[in-house]
Amino acid sequence: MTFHTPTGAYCAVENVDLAVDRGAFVSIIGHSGCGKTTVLNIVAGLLEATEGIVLLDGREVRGPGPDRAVVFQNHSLLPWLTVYENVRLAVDKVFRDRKTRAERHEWTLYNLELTHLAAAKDKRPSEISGGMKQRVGIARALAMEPKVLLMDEPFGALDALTRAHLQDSVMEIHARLGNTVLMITHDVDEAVLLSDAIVLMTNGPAATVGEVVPVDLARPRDRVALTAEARYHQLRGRVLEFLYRRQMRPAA
Ligand SMILES: Nc1ncnc2c1ncn2[C@@H]1O[C@H](COP(=O)(O)OP(=O)(O)OP(=O)(O)O)[C@@H](O)[C@H]1O
Repeated sequence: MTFHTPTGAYCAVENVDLAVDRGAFVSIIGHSGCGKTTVLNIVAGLLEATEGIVLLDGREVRGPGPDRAVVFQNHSLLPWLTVYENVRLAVDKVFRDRKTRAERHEWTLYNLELTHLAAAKDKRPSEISGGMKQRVGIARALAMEPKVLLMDEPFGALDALTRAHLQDSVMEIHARLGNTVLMITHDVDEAVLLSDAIVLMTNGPAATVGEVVPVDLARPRDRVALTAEARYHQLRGRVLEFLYRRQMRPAA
């Protein structure tokens, strides 16, 4: 991906070759500015790669589509709509021709229950916490029944405890639905806890996939029990070594 800037062409990412298995939870980690969001936006179809393509189920991705739902860091909810209405809007858009009104209502409620939001369904975004807003974003994305869930630092703006709760919810939902997830994170512990594989990106310009670390820890995973597992610490160490020894943070 080359961006054309006032100071000339800037190659942000190059030769990103990545295969993600159906149902896998894959994290992308790398220093700030290395190109993680750029890669995610290309997969989402929000950005067109200068060269190269994205294949989903063997078909080329061209532009955004409901088969790839995105959860952003800043929950992008419509403030004048309730929690229910924010999710319902997406459900109506995707399922207008395939589900009846009653089915769309039930499906919206189901996704709110899945994300533990049923009790807050009539509240507006200004009346709920940051963690709950983020859950609405996740409910809305899941309700679209995407083949791939794309998450750009979904827990980045949350305090540590809320973050832990939400990570547990996401693990539970992933175990239940088995959807494919591509998630950007800055958090090594989060990446190891949630992922089946961690993609380590090198620094830009022309950032690329430096290494893919398979996370072979048994599921379901428990964050406290994992701290007693040698394999967990080995995997953490491998990611940390890549980030802080082999890819030093670029000068700001
Ligand atoms: N539209 C654009 N025009 C010009 N340069 C861009 C554009 N979008 C991104 N870049 C540059 O491409 C590089 C990668 O940006 P990107 O946002 O993908 O990084 P990132 O790894 O997601 O960063 P962070 O972790 O800080 O969110 C950066 O150097 C950025 O300045």
